[in-house]
Amino acid sequence: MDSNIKSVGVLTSGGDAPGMNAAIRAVTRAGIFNNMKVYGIYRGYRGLISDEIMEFKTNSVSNIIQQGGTMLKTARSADFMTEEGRRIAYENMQKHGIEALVVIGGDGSLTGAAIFANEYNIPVVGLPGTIDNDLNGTDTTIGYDTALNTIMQSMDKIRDTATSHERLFFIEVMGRNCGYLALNSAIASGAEAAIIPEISIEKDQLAELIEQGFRKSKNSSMVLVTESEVTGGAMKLAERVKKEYPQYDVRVSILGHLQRGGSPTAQDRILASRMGVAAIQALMEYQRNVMIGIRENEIVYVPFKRAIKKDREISREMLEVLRISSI
Ligand SMILES: Nc1ncnc2c1ncn2[C@@H]1O[C@H](COP(=O)(O)OP(=O)(O)OP(=O)(O)O)[C@@H](O)[C@H]1O
Ligand SMILES: O=P(O)(O)OC[C@H]1O[C@](O)(CO)[C@@H](O)[C@@H]1O
Ligand SMILES: [Mg+2]
Repeated sequence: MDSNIKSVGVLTSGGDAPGMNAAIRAVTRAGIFNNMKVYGIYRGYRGLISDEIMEFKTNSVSNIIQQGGTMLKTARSADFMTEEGRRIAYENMQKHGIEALVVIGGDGSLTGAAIFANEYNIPVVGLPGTIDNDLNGTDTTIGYDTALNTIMQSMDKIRDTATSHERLFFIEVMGRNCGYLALNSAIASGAEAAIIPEISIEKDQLAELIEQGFRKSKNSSMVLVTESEVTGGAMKLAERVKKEYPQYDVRVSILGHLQRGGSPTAQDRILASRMGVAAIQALMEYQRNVMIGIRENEIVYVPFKRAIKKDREISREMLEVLRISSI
């Protein structure tokens, strides 16, 4: 199948995620391989508006696959949320002769992509680039596996001191309103529990955990908490424990931005490379307004509308694995 697209722009937007560089590299090289001109757009939508655009050759993306962060830089752009901002962005695309876009980012970035694509009838393909794993229609997102491994390594270290002092630790992780990072890193690190937004809205997880007796047969407890107003975050939970259950020696650790850094895992590099090549393939197949996803190890196309729907369900099976394996 041949495409009539002769030039494509690539940008990263929202929070950076390990593997974004591998994705930029794959998009660039797949575009060039298929006789397209490829343009790197710096600083996400902000750079599209301020015209920070440069033509890429194959060596523009050399030696980046192993690096965390994004060589294109990233930003959160309030201007792109306005019609005026998007008009300027479109004019800049026209100025450079950019016919299509590959947007690498999270749910917000893909929401912006969908609006922009509809407004100006531009072919846009999205790649799920976020540590949060909060997009629908894909088993995983670029950066999620690396973040999970980083959290797991941090947990292993915290466990040493938690055990020595026989303490109860709340460890807060990122994810916004999505509990996947907390749940899976709890399983991977042998934590006692995960307090996540999807379950916190159903019941008081802290009270339930205390009632079950955190430390019946253990000399320390580690509880993962998703940063979120719904869970209250680790600090608030610790305050509650101090007041309501003073028998516990409680400590808090907020992992913060260290979760977003670091060299991507093999899994993230491979995922990002596959998705990057698939993005160009999708454009050549006349796909429009889709995110590239992965389901059962197969590349799939997910309409933006579905990908960004805020109803991703948490895996009940994984919740059960954590519950059973932490008794
Ligand atoms: N409704 C919208 N209309 C236009 N642009 C949007 C919209 N929502 C988000 N964007 C654009 O996408 C950018 C990134 O969104 P956001 O900050 O939600 O991060 P994200 O892509 O979800 O990534 P992450 O959650 O991993 O940090 C915003 O700063 C804005 O420029
Ligand atoms: O780095 P910033 O802009 O403070 O954003 C932090 C947010 O970005 C993410 O790391 C990715 O969406 C979230 O988990 C977190 O809430
Ligand atoms: Mg997001």
